[in-house]
Amino acid sequence: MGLKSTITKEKLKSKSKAGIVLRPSTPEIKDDYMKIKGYFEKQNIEIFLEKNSANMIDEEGIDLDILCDTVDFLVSIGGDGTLISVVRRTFRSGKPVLGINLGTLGFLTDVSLNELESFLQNLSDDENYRIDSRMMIKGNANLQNFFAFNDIVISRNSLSSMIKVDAKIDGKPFNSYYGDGIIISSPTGSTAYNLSVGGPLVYPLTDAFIVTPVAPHSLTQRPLVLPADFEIEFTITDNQGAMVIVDGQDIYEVEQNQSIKIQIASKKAKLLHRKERNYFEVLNEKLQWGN
Ligand SMILES: NC(=O)c1ccc[n+]([C@@H]2O[C@H](COP(=O)([O-])OP(=O)(O)OC[C@H]3O[C@@H](n4cnc5c(N)ncnc54)[C@H](O)[C@@H]3O)[C@@H](O)[C@H]2O)c1
Ligand SMILES: Nc1ncnc2c1ncn2[C@@H]1O[C@H](COP(=O)(O)OP(=O)(O)OP(=O)(O)O)[C@@H](O)[C@H]1O
Repeated sequence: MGLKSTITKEKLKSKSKAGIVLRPSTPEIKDDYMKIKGYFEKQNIEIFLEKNSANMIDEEGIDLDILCDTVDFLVSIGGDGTLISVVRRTFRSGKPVLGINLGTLGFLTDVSLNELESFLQNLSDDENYRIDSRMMIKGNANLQNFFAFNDIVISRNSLSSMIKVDAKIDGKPFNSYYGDGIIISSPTGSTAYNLSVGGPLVYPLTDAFIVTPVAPHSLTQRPLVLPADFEIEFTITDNQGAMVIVDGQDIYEVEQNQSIKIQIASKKAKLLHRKERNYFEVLNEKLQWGN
């Protein structure tokens, strides 16, 4: 499954280098970080801390771009939000990201603090890890590009009114949406906001867009799954404008008659997983799938 990577297994086996990013605004994470650092060093993995994370806990750090050039893989320490943010900021480097879960749900993060020591001990064995490639979404509005791992949400600006959006695929109109908004999700994001509003789950190694209306005022609007080689364009037709929310983390404003163009990003995000990680087991454990 998606074992292509810029790192080779040989490189991971020899003295490898890991770049660590911590959940922001939580200096109390330092105790866990020191424990994690010890686990890495015990396995002869050299670690480097990202600058903002380092400042937060009074340690030395390096800029994220330089970190990406220096290390063999990145490590996100926090919850899903931290992992999403690390992936968005680093996927273009091609370096895989390992998520260590210190958050509440930890759907995307792979390894808990309890599991980390044995995971790292086994990292030298080819059979014990996997690198999955996952689709990223590229968006453009007002000549600005942005990238999402989970989703791009086009949302109403004002609580009191609905939003009107015309949608085209490769230049041809296919729908007009009228409601609270539209979620354009990647397969990875299908278990996030898309799930909450009744959209389909799509296996995360699939390439596809999931276009799901939020509270549509219609009896006929349904979530759509579209091929990832389509270019989709959404034009805001009402005079209130709209907000474009990227992975719940960045917000852009768009005005009436402005468009948001969506396409698949040319590069994929790479996640470092435990070999035995099974999507449906994670779905069951974290979201009670099948219970
Ligand atoms: N009503 C909703 O469900 C709702 C509303 C707004 C945003 N969101 C989602 O929150 C995401 C951002 O996550 P965050 O952790 O930074 O914000 P957050 O802290 O607000 O968390 C949202 C929740 O979604 C979980 N989550 C995030 N991505 C997931 C994924 N791919 N699969 C399963 N669960 C996932 C998180 O663990 C957390 O429990 C956005 O991309 C959006 O999809 C959901
Ligand atoms: N680099 C970042 N910049 C801005 N916000 C961030 C960054 N990293 C994480 N966040 C946000 O900080 C919040 C908390 O982070 P995170 O999601 O990692 O922890 P959590 O909420 O404890 O875990 P979980 O999402 O698994 O429940 C999230 O809303 C996330 O979007």
